[in-house]
Amino acid sequence: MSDKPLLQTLSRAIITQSGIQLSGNWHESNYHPLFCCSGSSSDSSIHRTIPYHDILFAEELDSSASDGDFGTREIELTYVARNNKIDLKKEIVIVTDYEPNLSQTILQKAYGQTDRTHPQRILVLINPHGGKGKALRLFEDKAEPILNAAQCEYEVCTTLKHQHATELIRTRKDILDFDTIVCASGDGIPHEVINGLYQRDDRAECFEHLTVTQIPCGSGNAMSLSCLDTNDPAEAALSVLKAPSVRIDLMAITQPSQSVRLSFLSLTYGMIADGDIGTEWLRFLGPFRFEVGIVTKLLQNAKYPCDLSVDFCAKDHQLLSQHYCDNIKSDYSKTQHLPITDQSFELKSPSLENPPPTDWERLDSQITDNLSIFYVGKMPIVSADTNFFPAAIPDDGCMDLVITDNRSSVLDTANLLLQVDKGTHVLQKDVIHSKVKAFRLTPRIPKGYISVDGESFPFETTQVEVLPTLLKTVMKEGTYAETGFPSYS
Ligand SMILES: Nc1ncnc2c1ncn2[C@@H]1O[C@H](COP(=O)(O)OP(=O)(O)OP(=O)(O)O)[C@@H](O)[C@H]1O
Repeated sequence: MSDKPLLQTLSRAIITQSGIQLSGNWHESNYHPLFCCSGSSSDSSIHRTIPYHDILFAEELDSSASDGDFGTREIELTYVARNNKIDLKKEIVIVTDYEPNLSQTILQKAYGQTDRTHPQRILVLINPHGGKGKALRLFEDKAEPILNAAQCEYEVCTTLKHQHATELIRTRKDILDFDTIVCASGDGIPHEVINGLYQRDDRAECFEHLTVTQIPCGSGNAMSLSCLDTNDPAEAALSVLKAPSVRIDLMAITQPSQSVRLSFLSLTYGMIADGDIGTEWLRFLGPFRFEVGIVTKLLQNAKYPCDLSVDFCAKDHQLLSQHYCDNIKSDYSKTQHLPITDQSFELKSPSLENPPPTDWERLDSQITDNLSIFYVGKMPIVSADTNFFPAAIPDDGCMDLVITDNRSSVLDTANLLLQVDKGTHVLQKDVIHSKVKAFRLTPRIPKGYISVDGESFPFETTQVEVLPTLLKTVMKEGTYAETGFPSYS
């Protein structure tokens, strides 16, 4: 996408409820020699409307009222047009209107859906190695022209190493001067940003004020797929500017060897972690690495014994469906939440030196001795075509848990994995699909992998609980991307 839009035409416009309605080209050849187009006749019978949600900027031109008609102005509109892809357009329109601040009124309507100020002050973090080295180019070609067209104030920082984003966000003194932190990356950078905010002394203020979102430029873009319903950096950039803010739960992870870390997406142990982190050495296979890893483990009928205590909220499928129906909303941006304070970060679970509470259920050893998949998540789409947590809800105070054990046949497990694109795997017999508030997992094998938001964590006892509505992010329609749940149940 070019940073320099476009063909300029001159049309007569009317401000309507839904957008700027244009009627043909108006005396285009003789009105303004700069923007002359072919033909000179006006055709006021041709109407088209530029919806407010497509308008990025509106500016009154100095030459307004040059025709001597009091109340007639020229407004330069910058907007996006969608064919098969997003294009930037600029157009000068002539409006007869007596409102003194017409361009401001148009901008208010254009950005009315979001509670963030316009123009937003954005900190963009780019992982140049993200998306197999394509992240920077994806951002520059597809997202940056949209931020520029909207006349946003943004600063770009490039991450130089693993954990650099955490360090940048933890130490940046002027962080509260920004409205939004945009991660032009995969899911690794949002994970690091959230943890950088968490490690700050002023974390309550930061989580209260700052919005954290993603422009999908990595290999795994779950945040954008789940919240912005796209894997396209241009579409995501538009949502960063236009879509409403929503507060979502995070997960707090306690382990013996490190201080508490936060997660926005998922934690996995067993076959999926093995297929992901355990196949780093197969990187040369590109996107097939994960599939190869999983199929290998499947054929080995691998099992991953552990001890597991769970604070269930809705244990079986029927209770979970009821929980889903009771909590699902069409637009979470309208939900009122308590402000974030220091108490918002207090953990309720016991420390790891103490046993899990007696009201947590210790899972049957038939399951835990033979466990194959253990996967908890807070967002529905964990990667393109992987609708792993179709019942995830942004702010229900619960994680979605999926467990299988290797007493199921290889065919049943293969069948389950083949259904993750549709999300119907959670209905398979022998799959435990629950809503849980907290759990403690202790691996009973000497070596293995625990993966959190796609990052490798120490392989040791891991206790997780939900920190409700801690993170402000952006959601295209005020809710997660459609998953189909529970219509197929
Ligand atoms: N300059 C850098 N050099 C090496 N690693 C980096 C750099 N910047 C960030 N990282 C690390 O790269 C990892 C992956 O980042 P990210 O999720 O953005 O990309 P991805 O393409 O989706 O991931 P992956 O490479 O795991 O498929 C993160 O752990 C992050 O800390």
